[in-house]
Amino acid sequence: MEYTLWARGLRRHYGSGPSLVRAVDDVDLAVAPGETVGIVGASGSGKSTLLHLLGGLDRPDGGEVWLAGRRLDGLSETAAARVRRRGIGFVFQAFHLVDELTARENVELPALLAGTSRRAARRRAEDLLERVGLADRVGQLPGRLSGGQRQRVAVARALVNDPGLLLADEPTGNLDSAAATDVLRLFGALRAEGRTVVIVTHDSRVAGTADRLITMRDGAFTDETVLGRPAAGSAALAGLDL
Ligand SMILES: Nc1ncnc2c1ncn2[C@@H]1O[C@H](COP(=O)(O)OP(=O)(O)OP(=O)(O)O)[C@@H](O)[C@H]1O
Repeated sequence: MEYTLWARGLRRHYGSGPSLVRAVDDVDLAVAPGETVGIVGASGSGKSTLLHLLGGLDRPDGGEVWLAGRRLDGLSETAAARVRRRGIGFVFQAFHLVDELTARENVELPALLAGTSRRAARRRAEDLLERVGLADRVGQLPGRLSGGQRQRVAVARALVNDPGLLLADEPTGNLDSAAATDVLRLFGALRAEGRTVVIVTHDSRVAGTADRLITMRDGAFTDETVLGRPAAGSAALAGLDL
């Protein structure tokens, strides 16, 4: 089987001598198409650092990352940005929406940057905003949306280029319980439709949506639990054009 995401011997250390921090220390990971993998662990255990390495946002000191059969670490910044734009959707705790752009414009932006026509980007953004339950908010600026609505816009934006892989870092971390439930449902739906997702979380409800749960401590994997079976293989991978 070709894995959507495959990493071996990943290492990222900070500092040196007595102040050395092994943020990620010799991690191996293989994520199958259609799988939702949850990563949990105490604060400082290396979850975000790992996610950044997997998404090509940071370079490892050692090891390899492969996305859909293509090596990601070691690419030039421009090439990595291109792979990220097309192949990976990111969802962060802090949303990272552009305040001056409407919900629809925020979702359109990565599609336009990837060369999609204006009309197609607009149609896709509107479809996705409808899917996340925000059809009536497309023209709203983020400042006028609730936290849960903003995160749903961010999820729609992450999906706009139909990426083969979705990486989420504490997607409910900034949300109250009701808003977190909405976002949780959304991740449940993504799992059911065979999306491939790696999700870092402190929220046990979010962790419960994963097919496989990995616990990190001091930069390493200490435990792995299989919770479910991935939905049928991801169609998105087949169409992934890197
Ligand atoms: N840029 C950096 N410079 C130095 N140390 C760093 C840097 N980024 C992370 N670290 C350290 O690496 C370790 C792992 O950090 P990381 O943010 O990956 O943990 P985490 O599990 O995501 O934590 P949290 O759940 O609190 O977000 C921590 O000890 C942190 O202090």
